[in-house]
Amino acid sequence: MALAVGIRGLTRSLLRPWVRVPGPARGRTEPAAGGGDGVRCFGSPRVLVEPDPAAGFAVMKMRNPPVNSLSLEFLTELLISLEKLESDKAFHAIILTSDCPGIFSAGLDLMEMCGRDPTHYAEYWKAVQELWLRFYLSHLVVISAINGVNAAGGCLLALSCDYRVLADNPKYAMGLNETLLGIIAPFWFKDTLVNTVGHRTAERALQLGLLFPPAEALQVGMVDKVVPEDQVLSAARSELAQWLAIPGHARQLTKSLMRKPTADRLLKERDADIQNFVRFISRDAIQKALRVYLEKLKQKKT
Ligand SMILES: CCCCC/C=C\C/C=C\CC/C=C/CC(=O)SCCNC(=O)CCNC(=O)[C@H](O)C(C)(C)COP(=O)(O)OP(=O)(O)OC[C@H]1O[C@@H](n2cnc3c(N)ncnc32)[C@H](O)[C@@H]1OP(=O)(O)O
Repeated sequence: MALAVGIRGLTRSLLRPWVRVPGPARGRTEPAAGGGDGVRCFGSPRVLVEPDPAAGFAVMKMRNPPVNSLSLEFLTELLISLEKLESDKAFHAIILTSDCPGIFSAGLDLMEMCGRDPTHYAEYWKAVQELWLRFYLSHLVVISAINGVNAAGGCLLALSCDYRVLADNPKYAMGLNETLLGIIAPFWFKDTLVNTVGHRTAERALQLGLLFPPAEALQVGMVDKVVPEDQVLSAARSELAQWLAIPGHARQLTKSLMRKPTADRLLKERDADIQNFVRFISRDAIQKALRVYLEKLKQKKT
């Protein structure tokens, strides 16, 4: 099985990053995220980046409709956007949000984990690992402005941020609901949740596959602030000021000190984790459970 799938190689073959964005932003100068100083938006088909270099941050908008499910291509584009911002000294922070109304992310793309071959599962899981590692350890301040429902892998992405603002809408539940699908949140999903909400809350939430509505998400510490829906971005921007006021090297080293042990657990056994995932997801019973879940999602409409 080809475990050594290179995400960088993949990105080169799949994408032409930093094309001017298609759709509404094409060909016109968008107001920059914070300052409106005429800086152009950039991005890739599924990730829109609104930079505000004068203010030192960019808003990264996920737009993989209908539900921002984290397909291999989407993961790759998110990674490229992050790398691009990290390598530009003008940027110290990112606000991660969604461009899909009512949905932050439906989590990992079930189509990537259903009916494919082991090589694909390995490639996909390596990309999922990479996205988590890069966001979790980013030297940038990353704040998520959660403006929609946020399940499983999407929740993991938000939990990897430094601060979470959630829109106050009872429909916008978030959590690691893997057990509801008959699958298991891997140890690094679990560790990320434990680091955020503590062991007891995480244990209950993981076993029951709980999706927390905003008031509960705030109460257990899964998010840091709940605000009216139309204020999610402005609240994230206001919060940013506090983080950017701290000397960068001190904040970054402290972040690394806090997070490295958790990341190292995965880094030390990355290939074994991929093999575990491939073995687990390839099981007939798991494939059947995923098909049933997908079918239920479709039937919901009829
Ligand atoms: C002992 C050894 C252990 C080893 C362990 C090793 C590894 C661990 C193994 C596995 C871990 C794998 C981890 C997975 C984490 C995940 O992220 S799984 C994904 C979980 N996500 C969800 O449960 C959310 C599912 N979606 C929804 O609930 C709803 O779609 C929504 C987000 C609430 C939105 O609802 P809405 O009504 O607006 O939209 P629809 O439901 O109609 O959806 C539109 C369209 O999109 C499709 N879709 C939805 N979610 C996904 C998805 N996650 N992936 C792919 N496709 C999705 C849906 O089917 C619809 O499709 P259409 O009918 O064709 O239009």
